Amino acid sequence: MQNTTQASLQAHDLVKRYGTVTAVDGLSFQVRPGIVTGFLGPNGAGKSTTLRMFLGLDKPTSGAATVNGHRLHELPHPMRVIGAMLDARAVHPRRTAVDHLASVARAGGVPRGRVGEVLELVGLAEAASRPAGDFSLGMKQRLGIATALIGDPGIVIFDEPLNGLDPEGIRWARSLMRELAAEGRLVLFSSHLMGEMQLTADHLIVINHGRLLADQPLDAFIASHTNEYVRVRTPHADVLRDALRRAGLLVRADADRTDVLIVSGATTESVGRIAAASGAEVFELTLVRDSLEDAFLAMTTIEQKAA
Ligand SMILES: Nc1ncnc2c1ncn2[C@@H]1O[C@H](COP(=O)(O)OP(=O)(O)OP(=O)(O)O)[C@@H](O)[C@H]1O
Repeated sequence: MQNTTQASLQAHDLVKRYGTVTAVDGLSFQVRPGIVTGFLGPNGAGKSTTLRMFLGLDKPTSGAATVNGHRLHELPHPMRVIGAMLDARAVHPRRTAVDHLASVARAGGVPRGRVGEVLELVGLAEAASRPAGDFSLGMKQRLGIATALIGDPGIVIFDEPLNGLDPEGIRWARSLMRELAAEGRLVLFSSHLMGEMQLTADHLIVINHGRLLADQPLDAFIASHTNEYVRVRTPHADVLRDALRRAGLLVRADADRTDVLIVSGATTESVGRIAAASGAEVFELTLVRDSLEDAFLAMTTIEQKAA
């Protein structure tokens, strides 16, 4: 493997316009090696465009996307530095997996022996002589990942790598990304699904409308973007609401039910004690945490309204 200690991807005030459409709008961030970084944003947020600029497939309108401090075309052996899977379907349908990988290896100056290794690594050794056109989408994803890894690069980029994979394939792709990061490589993968990110990424870069919304460790993102509250069902909502408010707690009625109160900044124990002291009967008492998917949707919707 290439030296990964210096591996970095950096976006410097990156802008990409297609005619009147601004796909990427002043993005700056740095991706580090040794961890899995998730690139998250709703459809059309500008993820693929950003990844294409790192790979030299699209030219920035302004700013720069650098790989180890250089633009890709300045690197002498790019395939040994960075590997990517952007569109798994982009394989000639009549070409076999082994022929496809051999031609990529040849073009990148990579020894032919590496073909067998990557086929083994992605679990396609048995299907190596079949034309890629006969592959399921999941198998095409595996072939795309093999192609990305052929040069044994220190940096790997996967655009929506879990699309089309069955549950076993998703588990496999997740553990592969984690292994690649554990080996010290830089791993950046995009998705529009928060749930996928939550299970795989250590760090998140979140964008919408081509702009940066968050660049932080997953744990910090979860802590700062999900709400926790106590939901309490009671036939004495008025009595309990007054008692909770007297205790300094923030209480609101549930949007749909008059017998349900939503209490922020409290524990179930404190709400239970206040209810007992006030004489209000409690039929249900639950600690609820918004899902990260909800938080992400709320975040991108707020951003959309502000835009
Ligand atoms: N070649 C192009 N010509 C014109 N507009 C483009 C081109 N490529 C992307 N766009 C536009 O730029 C915006 C960002 O697209 P991009 O594909 O980068 O988003 P994305 O976050 O990858 O979305 P998805 O998850 O749907 O792939 C979209 O409005 C898209 O229509």
